[in-house]
Amino acid sequence: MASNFDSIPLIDVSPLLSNPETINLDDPNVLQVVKKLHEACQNVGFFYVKGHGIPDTLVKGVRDAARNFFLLPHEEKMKIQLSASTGYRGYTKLLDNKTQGKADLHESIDAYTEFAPGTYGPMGEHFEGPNLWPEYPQGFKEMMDDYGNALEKLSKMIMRGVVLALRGSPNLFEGDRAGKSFWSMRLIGCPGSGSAAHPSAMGIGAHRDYGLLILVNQDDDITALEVLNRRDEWIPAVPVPGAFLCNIGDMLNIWSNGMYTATTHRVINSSSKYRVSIPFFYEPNFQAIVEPLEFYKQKTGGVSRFQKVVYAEYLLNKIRNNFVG
Ligand SMILES: NC(=[NH2+])NCCC[C@H](N)C(=O)O
Ligand SMILES: O=C(O)CCC(=O)C(=O)O
Ligand SMILES: [Fe+2]
Repeated sequence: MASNFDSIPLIDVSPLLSNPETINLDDPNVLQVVKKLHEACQNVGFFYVKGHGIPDTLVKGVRDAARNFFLLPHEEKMKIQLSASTGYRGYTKLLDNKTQGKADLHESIDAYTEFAPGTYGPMGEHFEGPNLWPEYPQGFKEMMDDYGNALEKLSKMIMRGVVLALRGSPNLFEGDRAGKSFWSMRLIGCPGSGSAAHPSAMGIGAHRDYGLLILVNQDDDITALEVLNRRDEWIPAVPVPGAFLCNIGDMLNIWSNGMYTATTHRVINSSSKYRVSIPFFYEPNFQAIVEPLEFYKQKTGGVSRFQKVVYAEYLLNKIRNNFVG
Protein backbone atom coordinates (compact mmCIF):
# COMPACT_ATOMS: atom_id res chain seq x y z
CA MET A 1 0.00 0.00 0.00
CA ALA A 2 1.17 3.52 -0.74
CA SER A 3 2.55 5.47 2.20
CA ASN A 4 1.84 9.05 3.20
CA PHE A 5 4.09 10.44 0.52
CA ASP A 6 3.56 14.07 -0.39
CA SER A 7 5.80 14.20 -3.44
CA ILE A 8 7.02 11.89 -6.17
CA PRO A 9 10.74 11.03 -6.31
CA LEU A 10 12.91 11.78 -9.36
CA ILE A 11 15.35 9.04 -10.37
CA ASP A 12 18.19 9.24 -12.89
CA VAL A 13 18.22 5.77 -14.45
CA SER A 14 21.23 6.31 -16.73
CA PRO A 15 23.46 3.89 -14.74
CA LEU A 16 21.03 1.07 -15.63
CA LEU A 17 21.43 1.68 -19.35
CA SER A 18 25.20 1.62 -19.80
CA ASN A 19 25.73 -2.19 -19.71
CA PRO A 20 22.34 -3.72 -20.46
CA GLU A 21 23.55 -7.32 -20.72
CA THR A 22 25.83 -7.37 -17.70
CA ILE A 23 24.02 -5.04 -15.34
CA ASN A 24 25.02 -5.79 -11.72
CA LEU A 25 25.36 -4.29 -8.28
CA ASP A 26 29.17 -4.08 -8.30
CA ASP A 27 28.75 -0.70 -9.92
CA PRO A 28 28.05 1.76 -7.05
CA ASN A 29 25.96 3.94 -9.36
CA VAL A 30 23.71 1.00 -10.22
CA LEU A 31 23.39 0.19 -6.52
CA GLN A 32 22.26 3.70 -5.74
CA VAL A 33 19.63 3.75 -8.50
CA VAL A 34 18.14 0.38 -7.59
CA LYS A 35 17.77 1.42 -3.95
CA LYS A 36 15.84 4.50 -5.02
CA LEU A 37 13.66 2.45 -7.37
CA HIS A 38 12.86 -0.05 -4.65
CA GLU A 39 11.94 2.65 -2.17
CA ALA A 40 9.72 4.45 -4.70
CA CYS A 41 7.99 1.23 -5.80
CA GLN A 42 7.28 0.30 -2.19
CA ASN A 43 6.13 3.60 -0.77
CA VAL A 44 4.75 5.61 -3.65
CA GLY A 45 4.18 3.41 -6.69
CA PHE A 46 5.16 6.44 -8.79
CA PHE A 47 8.49 8.04 -9.72
CA TYR A 48 9.91 10.31 -12.41
CA VAL A 49 12.56 8.88 -14.70
CA LYS A 50 15.33 11.04 -16.16
CA GLY A 51 18.55 10.02 -17.86
CA HIS A 52 16.47 7.61 -19.95
CA GLY A 53 18.20 8.25 -23.26
CA ILE A 54 15.03 8.66 -25.37
CA PRO A 55 15.64 11.64 -27.67
CA ASP A 56 13.64 14.73 -26.84
CA THR A 57 12.65 15.09 -30.50
CA LEU A 58 10.90 11.71 -30.36
CA VAL A 59 9.24 12.39 -27.00
CA LYS A 60 7.88 15.73 -28.22
CA GLY A 61 7.31 14.45 -31.75
CA VAL A 62 4.76 11.85 -30.67
CA ARG A 63 2.96 14.40 -28.51
CA ASP A 64 2.80 16.90 -31.36
CA ALA A 65 1.55 14.26 -33.79
CA ALA A 66 -1.17 13.30 -31.31
CA ARG A 67 -2.15 16.94 -30.78
CA ASN A 68 -2.46 17.51 -34.52
CA PHE A 69 -4.59 14.41 -34.91
CA PHE A 70 -7.03 15.52 -32.20
CA LEU A 71 -7.44 18.87 -34.01
CA LEU A 72 -8.88 17.10 -37.07
CA PRO A 73 -12.62 17.20 -37.79
CA HIS A 74 -14.71 14.58 -36.00
CA GLU A 75 -15.51 12.62 -39.20
CA GLU A 76 -11.83 12.36 -40.02
CA LYS A 77 -10.97 10.94 -36.61
CA MET A 78 -13.90 8.50 -36.72
CA LYS A 79 -12.34 6.85 -39.79
CA ILE A 80 -10.12 4.92 -37.42
CA GLN A 81 -12.69 4.27 -34.71
CA LEU A 82 -11.96 1.61 -32.08
CA SER A 83 -14.39 -1.28 -31.63
CA ALA A 84 -14.34 -4.92 -30.56
CA SER A 85 -13.90 -5.81 -34.24
CA THR A 86 -10.70 -3.74 -34.61
CA GLY A 87 -9.07 -5.61 -31.73
CA TYR A 88 -9.75 -2.63 -29.46
CA ARG A 89 -7.32 -0.60 -31.53
CA GLY A 90 -8.04 2.92 -32.76
CA TYR A 91 -9.85 6.13 -31.91
CA THR A 92 -12.37 6.70 -29.10
CA LYS A 93 -14.25 9.99 -28.99
CA LEU A 94 -14.82 12.15 -25.89
CA LEU A 95 -16.99 10.53 -23.18
CA ASP A 96 -16.94 7.07 -24.82
CA ASN A 97 -14.38 5.55 -22.44
CA LYS A 98 -15.66 4.85 -18.95
CA THR A 99 -13.98 4.49 -15.59
CA GLN A 100 -16.01 3.04 -12.75
CA GLY A 101 -19.10 3.40 -14.92
CA LYS A 102 -18.66 7.15 -15.49
CA ALA A 103 -17.84 8.75 -18.85
CA ASP A 104 -14.32 10.19 -19.06
CA LEU A 105 -13.67 13.56 -20.69
CA HIS A 106 -10.89 12.41 -22.99
CA GLU A 107 -10.42 11.18 -26.54
CA SER A 108 -7.74 8.68 -27.45
CA ILE A 109 -6.02 6.37 -29.89
CA ASP A 110 -5.28 2.96 -28.34
CA ALA A 111 -2.57 0.68 -29.73
CA TYR A 112 -1.27 -2.75 -28.75
CA THR A 113 1.64 -4.92 -29.78
CA GLU A 114 0.93 -6.30 -33.22
CA PHE A 115 1.10 -10.07 -33.71
CA ALA A 116 0.40 -12.64 -36.41
CA PRO A 117 -3.22 -13.91 -36.38
CA GLY A 118 -3.49 -17.18 -34.48
CA THR A 119 -0.45 -16.53 -32.27
CA TYR A 120 -2.45 -16.57 -29.04
CA GLY A 121 -5.38 -18.90 -29.84
CA PRO A 122 -9.02 -17.91 -29.23
CA MET A 123 -8.17 -15.38 -26.48
CA GLY A 124 -5.79 -13.62 -28.82
CA GLU A 125 -8.51 -13.15 -31.45
CA HIS A 126 -10.05 -10.39 -29.31
CA PHE A 127 -6.95 -8.25 -29.86
CA GLU A 128 -6.12 -9.17 -33.43
CA GLY A 129 -5.70 -6.48 -36.03
CA PRO A 130 -3.20 -3.85 -37.09
CA ASN A 131 -2.97 -0.65 -35.11
CA LEU A 132 -5.09 2.10 -36.62
CA TRP A 133 -3.00 5.20 -37.18
CA PRO A 134 -4.04 8.22 -39.21
CA GLU A 135 -2.87 8.30 -42.83
CA TYR A 136 -1.63 11.87 -42.42
CA PRO A 137 0.85 13.16 -41.60
CA GLN A 138 2.97 10.63 -43.43
CA GLY A 139 5.25 8.71 -41.12
CA PHE A 140 2.85 8.70 -38.15
CA LYS A 141 2.92 4.91 -37.89
CA GLU A 142 6.71 4.74 -38.23
CA MET A 143 7.22 7.29 -35.47
CA MET A 144 4.84 5.44 -33.14
CA ASP A 145 6.59 2.15 -33.90
CA ASP A 146 9.98 3.71 -33.08
CA TYR A 147 8.58 5.15 -29.90
CA GLY A 148 7.01 1.86 -28.81
CA ASN A 149 10.23 -0.05 -29.45
CA ALA A 150 12.34 2.49 -27.56
CA LEU A 151 10.01 2.51 -24.56
CA GLU A 152 9.82 -1.26 -24.49
CA LYS A 153 13.63 -1.45 -24.16
CA LEU A 154 13.72 1.25 -21.50
CA SER A 155 10.95 -0.44 -19.49
CA LYS A 156 12.80 -3.74 -19.56
CA MET A 157 15.91 -2.09 -18.11
CA ILE A 158 13.92 -0.37 -15.37
CA MET A 159 12.37 -3.74 -14.46
CA ARG A 160 15.87 -5.23 -14.21
CA GLY A 161 16.78 -2.44 -11.82
CA VAL A 162 13.70 -3.08 -9.68
CA VAL A 163 14.52 -6.79 -9.34
CA LEU A 164 18.18 -6.14 -8.62
CA ALA A 165 17.23 -4.00 -5.62
CA LEU A 166 16.52 -7.19 -3.67
CA ARG A 167 19.39 -9.06 -5.28
CA GLY A 168 17.03 -11.02 -7.49
CA SER A 169 17.99 -12.33 -10.88
CA PRO A 170 17.75 -9.38 -13.29
CA ASN A 171 15.74 -11.45 -15.76
CA LEU A 172 13.01 -12.45 -13.30
CA PHE A 173 10.47 -10.56 -15.44
CA GLU A 174 11.63 -11.89 -18.77
CA GLY A 175 11.03 -15.25 -20.50
CA ASP A 176 7.48 -16.54 -19.89
CA ARG A 177 6.66 -13.62 -17.62
CA ALA A 178 7.37 -10.53 -19.71
CA GLY A 179 10.01 -11.55 -22.22
CA LYS A 180 7.48 -10.89 -24.98
CA SER A 181 5.59 -8.02 -23.41
CA PHE A 182 2.06 -7.45 -24.68
CA TRP A 183 2.66 -3.73 -24.38
CA SER A 184 0.18 -1.04 -25.25
CA MET A 185 0.11 2.67 -25.79
CA ARG A 186 -2.57 5.36 -25.57
CA LEU A 187 -2.54 8.79 -27.19
CA ILE A 188 -4.79 10.84 -24.95
CA GLY A 189 -6.31 14.30 -25.43
CA CYS A 190 -8.06 16.08 -22.55
CA PRO A 191 -9.92 19.35 -23.16
CA GLY A 192 -9.34 22.11 -20.63
CA SER A 193 -12.19 22.80 -18.24
CA GLY A 194 -12.90 26.24 -19.71
CA SER A 195 -13.88 24.79 -23.07
CA ALA A 196 -15.64 21.69 -21.75
CA ALA A 197 -19.33 21.16 -22.28
CA HIS A 198 -19.20 18.78 -19.32
CA PRO A 199 -17.54 20.69 -16.50
CA SER A 200 -18.10 17.95 -13.92
CA ALA A 201 -16.45 15.13 -15.87
CA MET A 202 -12.94 13.99 -15.05
CA GLY A 203 -10.39 13.44 -17.80
CA ILE A 204 -9.91 9.92 -16.42
CA GLY A 205 -11.60 8.79 -13.20
CA ALA A 206 -9.73 7.16 -10.33
CA HIS A 207 -8.16 3.85 -11.34
CA ARG A 208 -5.11 1.62 -11.12
CA ASP A 209 -3.20 0.48 -14.18
CA TYR A 210 -3.25 -3.15 -15.21
CA GLY A 211 0.22 -4.41 -16.02
CA LEU A 212 3.81 -4.04 -14.88
CA LEU A 213 5.19 -0.56 -15.45
CA ILE A 214 3.76 2.55 -17.12
CA LEU A 215 5.78 5.43 -18.56
CA VAL A 216 3.77 8.62 -19.09
CA ASN A 217 4.87 11.28 -21.56
CA GLN A 218 2.82 14.36 -20.66
CA ASP A 219 2.61 18.00 -21.71
CA ASP A 220 5.13 20.06 -19.72
CA ASP A 221 2.93 23.02 -18.91
CA ILE A 222 -0.22 21.51 -17.39
CA THR A 223 -0.58 19.63 -14.10
CA ALA A 224 -3.51 17.23 -14.41
CA LEU A 225 -2.50 13.80 -13.13
CA GLU A 226 -3.06 13.23 -9.41
CA VAL A 227 -1.91 10.36 -7.24
CA LEU A 228 -3.65 9.06 -4.11
CA ASN A 229 -1.61 8.58 -0.92
CA ARG A 230 -2.55 6.60 2.19
CA ARG A 231 -4.13 9.61 3.87
CA ASP A 232 -6.49 9.78 0.87
CA GLU A 233 -4.92 13.01 -0.34
CA TRP A 234 -4.52 13.63 -4.07
CA ILE A 235 -0.88 14.56 -4.75
CA PRO A 236 -0.37 16.39 -8.06
CA ALA A 237 2.17 14.84 -10.43
CA VAL A 238 3.61 18.13 -11.65
CA PRO A 239 5.33 17.54 -15.03
CA VAL A 240 9.12 17.40 -14.94
CA PRO A 241 10.31 18.51 -18.41
CA GLY A 242 12.32 15.78 -20.11
CA ALA A 243 11.32 13.12 -17.57
CA PHE A 244 8.75 10.34 -17.84
CA LEU A 245 6.34 9.77 -15.01
CA CYS A 246 6.52 6.11 -14.18
CA ASN A 247 4.08 3.98 -12.16
CA ILE A 248 3.29 0.40 -11.25
CA GLY A 249 0.37 -1.73 -12.38
CA ASP A 250 -1.69 -4.54 -10.83
CA MET A 251 0.42 -7.38 -12.28
CA LEU A 252 3.60 -6.20 -10.56
CA ASN A 253 1.57 -5.71 -7.40
CA ILE A 254 0.52 -9.38 -7.58
CA TRP A 255 3.89 -10.80 -8.68
CA SER A 256 5.60 -8.94 -5.81
CA ASN A 257 2.94 -10.21 -3.37
CA GLY A 258 1.99 -6.64 -2.55
CA MET A 259 5.51 -5.41 -1.87
CA TYR A 260 5.20 -2.95 -4.76
CA THR A 261 2.22 -0.69 -4.98
CA ALA A 262 -0.19 -0.11 -7.85
CA THR A 263 -1.24 3.36 -6.78
CA THR A 264 -4.63 4.87 -7.63
CA HIS A 265 -4.54 7.96 -9.83
CA ARG A 266 -6.82 10.18 -11.90
CA VAL A 267 -6.63 12.97 -14.48
CA ILE A 268 -8.35 16.34 -14.12
CA ASN A 269 -7.42 19.09 -16.54
CA SER A 270 -8.64 22.26 -14.87
CA SER A 271 -6.41 24.46 -17.00
CA SER A 272 -7.80 26.31 -19.99
CA LYS A 273 -5.52 24.44 -22.40
CA TYR A 274 -5.97 21.16 -24.25
CA ARG A 275 -3.67 18.53 -22.71
CA VAL A 276 -1.93 15.67 -24.49
CA SER A 277 -0.43 12.66 -22.74
CA ILE A 278 0.94 9.36 -23.99
CA PRO A 279 1.16 6.54 -21.48
CA PHE A 280 3.18 3.51 -22.57
CA PHE A 281 2.07 0.35 -20.76
CA TYR A 282 4.79 -2.27 -20.32
CA GLU A 283 2.82 -5.45 -19.66
CA PRO A 284 3.36 -9.16 -19.05
CA ASN A 285 3.29 -11.66 -21.91
CA PHE A 286 -0.25 -12.08 -23.23
CA GLN A 287 -0.54 -15.58 -21.80
CA ALA A 288 1.45 -14.99 -18.61
CA ILE A 289 0.14 -16.62 -15.46
CA VAL A 290 0.51 -14.08 -12.70
CA GLU A 291 0.69 -15.09 -9.05
CA PRO A 292 2.90 -14.09 -6.11
CA LEU A 293 6.47 -15.19 -6.83
CA GLU A 294 8.34 -17.28 -4.26
CA PHE A 295 11.12 -14.68 -4.38
CA TYR A 296 8.80 -11.93 -3.10
CA LYS A 297 6.69 -14.19 -0.89
CA GLN A 298 9.72 -14.99 1.23
CA LYS A 299 10.18 -11.28 1.83
CA THR A 300 6.54 -10.52 2.59
CA GLY A 301 5.63 -13.03 5.29
CA GLY A 302 5.49 -16.23 3.25
CA VAL A 303 1.74 -16.21 2.57
CA SER A 304 0.22 -15.50 -0.86
CA ARG A 305 -1.94 -12.42 -0.70
CA PHE A 306 -3.37 -12.75 -4.21
CA GLN A 307 -5.11 -15.32 -6.37
CA LYS A 308 -3.57 -16.33 -9.64
CA VAL A 309 -4.71 -14.46 -12.78
CA VAL A 310 -4.03 -14.98 -16.48
CA TYR A 311 -2.97 -11.62 -17.87
CA ALA A 312 -5.01 -11.87 -21.10
CA GLU A 313 -8.20 -12.57 -19.14
CA TYR A 314 -7.54 -9.74 -16.73
CA LEU A 315 -6.91 -7.34 -19.60
CA LEU A 316 -9.95 -8.34 -21.66
CA ASN A 317 -12.20 -7.97 -18.65
CA LYS A 318 -10.86 -4.46 -17.98
CA ILE A 319 -11.12 -3.40 -21.61
CA ARG A 320 -14.70 -4.61 -21.94
CA ASN A 321 -15.67 -2.55 -18.91
CA ASN A 322 -14.15 0.54 -20.51
CA PHE A 323 -16.53 0.44 -23.44
CA VAL A 324 -19.92 -0.66 -22.03
CA GLY A 325 -22.90 1.55 -21.16
N1 LIG B 1 -5.28 1.16 -19.77
C1 LIG B 1 -5.54 2.04 -18.84
N2 LIG B 1 -4.81 2.13 -17.78
N3 LIG B 1 -6.59 2.87 -19.02
C2 LIG B 1 -6.93 3.92 -18.10
C3 LIG B 1 -7.76 3.40 -17.00
C4 LIG B 1 -9.16 3.90 -17.05
C5 LIG B 1 -10.06 2.89 -17.67
N4 LIG B 1 -11.23 3.51 -18.18
C6 LIG B 1 -10.42 1.85 -16.60
O1 LIG B 1 -11.47 1.90 -16.06
O2 LIG B 1 -9.65 0.98 -16.30
O1 LIG C 1 -2.88 11.10 -18.88
C1 LIG C 1 -2.15 10.75 -17.97
O2 LIG C 1 -1.30 11.51 -17.49
C2 LIG C 1 -2.26 9.38 -17.36
C3 LIG C 1 -3.19 8.48 -18.09
C4 LIG C 1 -3.57 7.27 -17.32
O3 LIG C 1 -3.55 7.24 -16.11
C5 LIG C 1 -3.97 6.06 -18.06
O4 LIG C 1 -4.22 6.13 -19.28
O5 LIG C 1 -4.03 4.99 -17.46
FE1 LIG D 1 -3.53 5.18 -15.47
